[in-house]
Amino acid sequence: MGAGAEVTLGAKAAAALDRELMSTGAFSIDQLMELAGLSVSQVVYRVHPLNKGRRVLVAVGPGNNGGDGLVAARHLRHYGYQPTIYYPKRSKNELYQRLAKQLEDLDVLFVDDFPKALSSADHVVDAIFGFSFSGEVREPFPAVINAMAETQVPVTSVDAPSSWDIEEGPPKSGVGSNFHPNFLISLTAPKPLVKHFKGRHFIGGRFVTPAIAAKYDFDVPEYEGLDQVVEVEPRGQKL
Ligand SMILES: NC(=O)C1=CN([C@@H]2O[C@H](COP(=O)(O)OP(=O)(O)OC[C@H]3O[C@@H](n4cnc5c(N)ncnc54)[C@H](O)[C@@H]3O)[C@@H](O)[C@H]2O)[C@@H](O)CC1
Ligand SMILES: [K+]
Repeated sequence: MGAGAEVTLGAKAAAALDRELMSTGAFSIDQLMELAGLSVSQVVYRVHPLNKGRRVLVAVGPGNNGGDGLVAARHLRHYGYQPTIYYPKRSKNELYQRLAKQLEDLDVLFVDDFPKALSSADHVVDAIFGFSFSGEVREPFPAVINAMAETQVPVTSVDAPSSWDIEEGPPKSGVGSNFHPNFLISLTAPKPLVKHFKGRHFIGGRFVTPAIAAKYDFDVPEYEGLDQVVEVEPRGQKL
């Protein structure tokens, strides 16, 4: 990778890039979410193969980060995992309703009690908040973030550890200050918070065109074979 490899995308740039992909880039939101969720599922398969336990608990937030989690759960189900979904703030948006229906048709269980579900999970996917998170974590999510911070069950965060400030990383105190997930998949390109992340870091963004990458000043890493993800050092260089 070249010098641009260390450039991260701030929250505003990430949102602008998203809009551009869906306007001049001619992608639909469904497509982007499908690609994001597929790459999340590939990270889980890589860091937590089936023989480490099939019970994957997916914590789903109210926005597109949550949508990525719903898509990932569907792929994981087809790989042979037994996903369980915690989705307390269901969106009325038709896209999310279709994603939930697809899971129900696969007999995937939706649960209300996150701590109870966590006590019998082998792995957790944190798809609560992504780059549009800001401020103090509102109900009902503080207890969920605290549970993910305290558990011994490995956690994979989607795009950002939920509750972390996209630019500044973990909050100095309160909810999320002790949340350090084991794995992170940055979607499209890493966000500035990755400088505070100490676990294994992946990027999922194989669909990005060279022109978009050049405009937003990041490099598209080299993906291998059929992979939708590539493992990188925290600041973005390929391992
Ligand atoms: N090109 C990309 O990078 C793509 C990004 N996608 C995903 O979309 C995410 C961004 O999605 P959105 O813009 O919908 O936003 P998020 O999913 O990051 O979060 C927005 C939701 O969280 C709520 N929220 C924000 N702050 C909160 C707080 N303090 N307490 C409680 N709730 C709070 C908002 O009300 C809103 O419902 C990315 O991080 C990524 O995961 C993909 O779905 C599509 C492609
Ligand atoms: K997240």
